[in-house]
Amino acid sequence: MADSDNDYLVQSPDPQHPANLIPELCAKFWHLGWVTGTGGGTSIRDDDLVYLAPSGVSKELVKPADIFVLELSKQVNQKERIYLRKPPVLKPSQCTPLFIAAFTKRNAGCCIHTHSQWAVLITLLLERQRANTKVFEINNIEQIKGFARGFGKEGNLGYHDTLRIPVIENTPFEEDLTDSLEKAMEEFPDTCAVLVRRHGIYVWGDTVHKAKTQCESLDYLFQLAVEMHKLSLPWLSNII
Ligand SMILES: CSC[C@@H](O)[C@@H](O)C(=O)COP(=O)(O)O
Ligand SMILES: [Zn+2]
Repeated sequence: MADSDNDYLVQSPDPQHPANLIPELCAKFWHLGWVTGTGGGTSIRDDDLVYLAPSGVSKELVKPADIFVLELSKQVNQKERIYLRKPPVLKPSQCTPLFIAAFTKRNAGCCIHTHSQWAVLITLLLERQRANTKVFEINNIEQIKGFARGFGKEGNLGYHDTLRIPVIENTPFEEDLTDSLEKAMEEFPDTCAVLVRRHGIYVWGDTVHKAKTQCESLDYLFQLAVEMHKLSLPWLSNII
């Protein structure tokens, strides 16, 4: 079957259809400075179908017709991915194996990758301040209540809970981040995100809404944490 036979997979009048949502979200994220200069991206899983943006394109200009589709359960080899729908000329996002890790290891419904400068700055501060610390930690900030308690757990974190986001080291090729991302997920089973040193962040959630709001809350906290650092205010406090 020719790939073009499956164009119907990305054609829908429903604005909530993944092929319509990915371009809309990427355009919004571009305005936040999260996916500028082709970096970053978003992928959505609907049951067994995974929708992906193309690689190396202006993410804010992606159209539904540019979207790749694959079946999660049919993937046997990372090197030879089988696509159900593949637009001509374009290549799938280099972030594909990392998005797939969020879908398979955490049953996520959406995964967002940003090159947010706040996320990058946090990894730089951690690198300089505490060379061996591979985790960003913050507590006693209201926005922490915006995060799911953890994988397979009910409810959200509380105000006094400590939010912990692991940091992995960057690699020259995006796909080579996959092993360390998966290891960080095992070490921090409740995390909804992994920071990538000098690069950005991967954030996931059960739904598109949860991935988006957690990504927004993280960006808010990273910006706040950078400002707190400038004022010599600690990210962890003992308020009870
Ligand atoms: C500015 S290039 C950035 C890429 O190498 C990568 O880090 C990235 O986030 C986007 O990869 P892409 O393959 O375009 O989806
Ligand atoms: Zn990237």
